[in-house]
Amino acid sequence: MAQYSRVSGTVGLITLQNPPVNALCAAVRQGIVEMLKKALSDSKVKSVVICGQNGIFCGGADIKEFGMNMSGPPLVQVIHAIEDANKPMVAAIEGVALGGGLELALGCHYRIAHSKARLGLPEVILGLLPAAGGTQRLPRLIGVPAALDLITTGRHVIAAEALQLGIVDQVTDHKTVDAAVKLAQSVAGKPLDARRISTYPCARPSDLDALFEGEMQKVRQRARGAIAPVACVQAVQAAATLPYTQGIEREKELMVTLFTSGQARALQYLFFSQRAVSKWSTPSGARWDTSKPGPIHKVAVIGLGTMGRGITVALAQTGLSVVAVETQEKQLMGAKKAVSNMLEQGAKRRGVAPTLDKISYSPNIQAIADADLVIEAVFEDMALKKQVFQQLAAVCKPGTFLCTNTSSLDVDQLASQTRSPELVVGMHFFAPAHVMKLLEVVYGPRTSPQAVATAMELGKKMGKVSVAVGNCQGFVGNRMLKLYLEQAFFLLEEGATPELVDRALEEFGFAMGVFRMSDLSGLDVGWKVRKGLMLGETDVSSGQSARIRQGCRYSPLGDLLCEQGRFGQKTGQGWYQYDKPGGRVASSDPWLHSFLESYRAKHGLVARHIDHQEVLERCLYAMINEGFRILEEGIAAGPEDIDVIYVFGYSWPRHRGGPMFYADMVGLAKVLERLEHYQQAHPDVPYLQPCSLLRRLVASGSPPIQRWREVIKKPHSQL
Ligand SMILES: CCCCCCC[C@H](O)CC(=O)SCCNC(=O)CCNC(=O)[C@H](O)C(C)(C)COP(=O)([O-])OP(=O)([O-])OC[C@H]1O[C@@H](n2cnc3c(N)ncnc32)[C@H](O)[C@@H]1OP(=O)([O-])[O-]
Repeated sequence: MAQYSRVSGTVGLITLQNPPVNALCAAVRQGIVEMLKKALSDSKVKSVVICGQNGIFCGGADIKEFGMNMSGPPLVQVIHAIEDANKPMVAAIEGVALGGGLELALGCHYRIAHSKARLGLPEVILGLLPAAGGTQRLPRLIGVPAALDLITTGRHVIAAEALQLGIVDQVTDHKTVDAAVKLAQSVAGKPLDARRISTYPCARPSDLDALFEGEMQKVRQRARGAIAPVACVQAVQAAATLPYTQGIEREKELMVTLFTSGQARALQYLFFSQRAVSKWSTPSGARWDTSKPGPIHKVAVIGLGTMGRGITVALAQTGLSVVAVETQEKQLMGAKKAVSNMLEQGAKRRGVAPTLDKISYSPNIQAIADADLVIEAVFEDMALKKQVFQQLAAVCKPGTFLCTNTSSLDVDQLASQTRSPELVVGMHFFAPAHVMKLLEVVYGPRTSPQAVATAMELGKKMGKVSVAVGNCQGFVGNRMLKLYLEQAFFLLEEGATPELVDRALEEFGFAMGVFRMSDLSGLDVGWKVRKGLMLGETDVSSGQSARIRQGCRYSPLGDLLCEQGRFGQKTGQGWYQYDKPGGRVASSDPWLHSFLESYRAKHGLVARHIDHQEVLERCLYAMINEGFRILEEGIAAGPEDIDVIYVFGYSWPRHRGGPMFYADMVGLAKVLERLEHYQQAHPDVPYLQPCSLLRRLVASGSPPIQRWREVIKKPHSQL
């Protein structure tokens, strides 16, 4: 797990060996201790280089070990042994030095990095803090403000920035280990006292208290209930105010609190879930490791509205050739300008050249004849999309993959418009498509494994977190969202206000409550969908109430607002009012409150007190219950898929892991009991009826989320 050799006569070389990222598991830590002893006792060795196998220095502590009984030497002690060494220790950083990996390097007396290496302390993203001395050494090395930035955001820096900040001493474009050996030779025999970072005083800016107060405020606001960023600030504060040994104690104390919190578990679950979803499988047996993606050199985008423009930008940024087709001349001109602007801005931010020349524009669909893959992004209307698919079938060369960017329409119906339904797959992007990380890849019963693999691979190239899901109304994300929204509407009918509902959800950790979010995305979007589903109109002839549609409870509140032209932020009025159309600051709207009162009076509804707990239970458990149905139907392969979709596409608070993880944390029996309670109270809302999978899980003793798949696969009769 760590290898020792002597190179160039006088340099000891310790190589970390734990593929794929040389994580610091117990065996690696033990290996370092033993190899260090060897190097220090070898009289021929005058200095030592530590490097990682296969061009990767170290990805940090082994996250898989968290939650288990820790064995082997603690990392903090391993790093102290390195720092205390009486021969110069040099870290040769290639690939990455992250978390414990960077902390290990900070324990060395010198650091040299390859120009392409990335360094960082991303523990905060896992609900932790850099607890192997990172919070104490980094501020001593680069100052409090820069250390706070890196530790509280977890962002990676490339070698050039690391050099500028003073994290590394040298950057090389050549073979890192060779350069490190040279450096080690050049510093052999030199005094080391001034190279031990733990002995440095921490530079204290004069306005230290104000600095930490400001930082704490900023971090709390950004964290939305996550505790790790706050603990990170507290740990750095300890570095700035306490001697090193006391600072280390404080770091440990804070880490223990984080370690045992549900938040760290949630964030680590998410880390592995994000990686697990790329290893997709479908109920028909198609799998990521047996399905080869088709070669894609040229991609066409049809329709350059908001979504088409974002998709075009995201594609051009991958370096692929893109043909962007928009039949309306005026829209095409506007799109060209908008896409170029977005590409230029993005390139400026990333410090690269814009890839404008990757795109050719055309008003003519014939221009896509030689594309390898087409993404249709026309208006969300089945008749129109069918027409486009018929055209695609006629124009495209044989074998072209045909993708539709739809948020809820039936992918199979579109596939049936072509001669090769096996090449049709849904690619549900989220707006703005060049920014949002999530991509739902939707396969139908006839979609070939190769088409799924190709869309997943393209998503990866575009920097998306892609999740393969089955075809159904709304797929995974919007199917669950519909119930969340509906419950929020019902709560208004029963006496809540948009402010109360939003506050409960924002305190839970959502960046925006459901009503503020719906104002931002536009109330008319859902209105059009509901009309398409024939839910937006009452069947007066049947004598039914406006609050019953298709035999179930329905709230027409959203429709009524739209009928008044209140589409949300864009019109300056929605569930809230705004200073102007397009304004961003929401304020409470007295009109809306009196509208709700007269609505309740008209329908004989008596407002009652509703508390935050009911808001959370009604909105979240309804959605979670649907998640169980989705699992039972095989639309999502596992709970991880649903959780990744919600975190990356719907701003579910990361530190709560996702809706299904949250259900596991709350306890499945409790979720079941509350659903039964609400179902009894609202018998006209059939979807509150607990899903049979949830019942089966509870009957099986509520296994942890990692074992749900075993119960999902088990036929009902075996229980
Ligand atoms: C009181 C207690 C004291 C404790 C002391 C704490 C010390 C310290 O402060 C805590 C830490 O370091 S916390 C850690 C801080 N470090 C981080 O947060 C870094 C986390 N890692 C990353 O950001 C990315 O993986 C890399 C950028 C390293 C590589 O990206 P890429 O090239 O796109 O590759 P990829 O697809 O991402 O990963 C490939 C495979 O490696 C796996 N794996 C990866 N890292 C792992 C780890 N540390 N561990 C285990 N496994 C790890 C990954 O699951 C995947 O496995 P699969 O089975 O094949 O699916």
